[in-house]
Amino acid sequence: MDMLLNPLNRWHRLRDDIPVMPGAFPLVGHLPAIVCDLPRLLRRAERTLGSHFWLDFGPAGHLMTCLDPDALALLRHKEVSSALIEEMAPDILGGTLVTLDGSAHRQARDGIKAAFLPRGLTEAGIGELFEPIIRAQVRAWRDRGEVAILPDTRNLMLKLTFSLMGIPAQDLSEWHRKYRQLLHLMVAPPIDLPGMPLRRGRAARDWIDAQSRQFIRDARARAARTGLINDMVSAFDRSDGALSDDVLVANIRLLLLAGHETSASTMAWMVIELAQQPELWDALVEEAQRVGAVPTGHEDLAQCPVAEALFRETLRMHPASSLVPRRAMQELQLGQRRIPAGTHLCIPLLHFSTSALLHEAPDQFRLGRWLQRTEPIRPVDMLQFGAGPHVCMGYHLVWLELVQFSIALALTMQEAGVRPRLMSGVDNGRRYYPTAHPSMTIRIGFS
Ligand code: HEM
Repeated sequence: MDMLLNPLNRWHRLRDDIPVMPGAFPLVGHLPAIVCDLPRLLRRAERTLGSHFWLDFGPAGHLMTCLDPDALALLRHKEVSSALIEEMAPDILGGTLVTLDGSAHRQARDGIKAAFLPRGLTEAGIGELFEPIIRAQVRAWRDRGEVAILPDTRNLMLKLTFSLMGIPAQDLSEWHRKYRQLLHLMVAPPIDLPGMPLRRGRAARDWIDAQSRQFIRDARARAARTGLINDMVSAFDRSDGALSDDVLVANIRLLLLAGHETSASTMAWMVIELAQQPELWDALVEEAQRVGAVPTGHEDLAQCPVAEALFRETLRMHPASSLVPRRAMQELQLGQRRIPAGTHLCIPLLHFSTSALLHEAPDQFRLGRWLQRTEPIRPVDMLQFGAGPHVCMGYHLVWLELVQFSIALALTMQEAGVRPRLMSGVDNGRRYYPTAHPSMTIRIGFS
């Protein structure tokens, strides 16, 4: 099938001397192709227009997309702002640190980042907290014999995220409901009427924010609550005090959102790759049997190089955050072009993650590129998590939980004498934006 581009829009136009990709539809622009077929869209644009071109993101307007590796430097550039993210998703990301710049960003991030570093995670006992939840989920898969992998990994990630936050078990179903309504804000049409997704999504956001305020009060009153919120509140209160609780509340909402779909998508792709490549599964099982138990601390992760390589190579091939938006605050040089101040920019992480300029044989899934390396991981090796001041705060957490998951899966299925098998095709139904993920309908059997 050809790409979802408008056949009636064939004109070659320029904006600021940079070509606009033809094929945009009225209102939604190139969004259908961005969502369903981003790699092919980028390849076609590069072939026909070169390394710099405009893509039309419908309601969010035109973003100048750059495939020159210089674009990665934008993530660290002082004259490039993240405020555009708030304009693209005001209801859901407004006030969160991913939208802030400079000292406001630094202050908010410094207030909470310690809890997400290996030491903070170890002190809060996060590995021990996750292990039984992951074990129970993979045992349930073994008993069911077949699962729709993405809905199931989303479910597992939600359980892990809620336990991280210390949400009491009796409140989980209400949180699930509100969380689903909150997610609808990502795609809600701008119609603020009773019963419409926008109205319900905003109400869910206000409910979640009110619960977070209560958590913060409980944490300060030293009520018996576990999870990262306690640690975040005390670190926040120790920081220089200029920040209001609104910052903390908005960022608790960000943490609920940022880690869920991205990690669930990566987890689902890991299982799909294991099901497609028997030798990969065998290598993982061998490692799991050698370590004999699910690791719980960061210091144990070095014992699991195969699981770590699986996590890194899966993310390289299937980066969950495909595009990062920014705004140029001043005129910039980008590759061979001058970019005017005020330009909206798109940094296509997906393109660089699978680019021959950065990786040998980029289309091949090779654990060896991680297992045989002798030098430490460089920023470009983890560009799927962004870079610079906004680099993902959940990196150490997701590394821990995905290695735990791989080892738990291998141990559980091996004990039962079964392995993952792909029960349906993987090519149809993939999505690339706002979060990239495999098709919702892919089924994995364990037999
Ligand atoms: C595979 C999983 C994940 C991927 C691929 C991923 C990717 C990213 C990327 C690309 C950014 C940078 C956005 C930008 O520069 O505009 C980011 C930021 C962020 N991520 Fe993640 N993420 C993942 C998991 C998580 C988890 C588990 C959490 C926490 C629970 C988390 C929390 C955050 C936060 C708080 C930020 C904003 C940091 C800042 O603006 O300073 N992420 N993530």
